[in-house]
Amino acid sequence: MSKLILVRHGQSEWNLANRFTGWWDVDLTEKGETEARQAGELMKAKGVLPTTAFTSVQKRAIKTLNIALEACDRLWIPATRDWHLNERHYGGLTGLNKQETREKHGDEQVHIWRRSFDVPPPELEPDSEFDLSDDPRYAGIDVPRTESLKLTIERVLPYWEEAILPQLGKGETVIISAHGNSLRALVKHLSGISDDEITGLEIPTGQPIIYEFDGTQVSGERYYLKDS
Ligand SMILES: O=C(O)[C@@H](CO)OP(=O)(O)O
Repeated sequence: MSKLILVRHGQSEWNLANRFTGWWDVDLTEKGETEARQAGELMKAKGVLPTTAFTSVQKRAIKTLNIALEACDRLWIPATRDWHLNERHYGGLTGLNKQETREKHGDEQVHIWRRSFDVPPPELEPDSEFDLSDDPRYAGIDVPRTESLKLTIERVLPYWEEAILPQLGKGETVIISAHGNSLRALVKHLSGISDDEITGLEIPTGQPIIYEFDGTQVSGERYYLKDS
């Protein structure tokens, strides 16, 4: 039996400011750092100690991972950072305030952009201040101009199969520190959630979720580490 630990990064500056974030690289707030530390302390208290780690190339997830690993004395384990685990790209909504966008476009439209399975937000304009195509961390990568959850799944799952699942097959305890929607993509796959039902799934910040594995097969349903 091996374990997979999923952690959504702690509160970010734009979670607090209620702005659409996506690939924009915002930092953790103090509360976010505390949530990350508490996640690590919980792993230590429960004796669920990661042996290998994966995260995105966004600082809110990287810092959450590092703070949590430090809190459980596992800062030394191998860690891989990969853009495939990034948050879903919010396209032309990036940087906008979520409440103001609701007032402009209506609750229903904003809910569709945020939670529908396959309707992507409008594309990011090429001259946008939030364009990351020239960011060195994405050199050689076709940076998306927007992504639905469906498109996010299409880049998260191949990475999961190629890079992460084999580690579980070897018996490693794997931690993934990532984002609300890249983790929804994984949970949808691992728990067999339908395209309709996934619209209702929210992943809380800083709250470790556990899946147990028998080889490369999920064994049982996910649970929150705090409830075990
Ligand atoms: O802004 C974002 O990138 C995400 C995660 O914080 O928001 P949402 O809840 O709309 O998916």
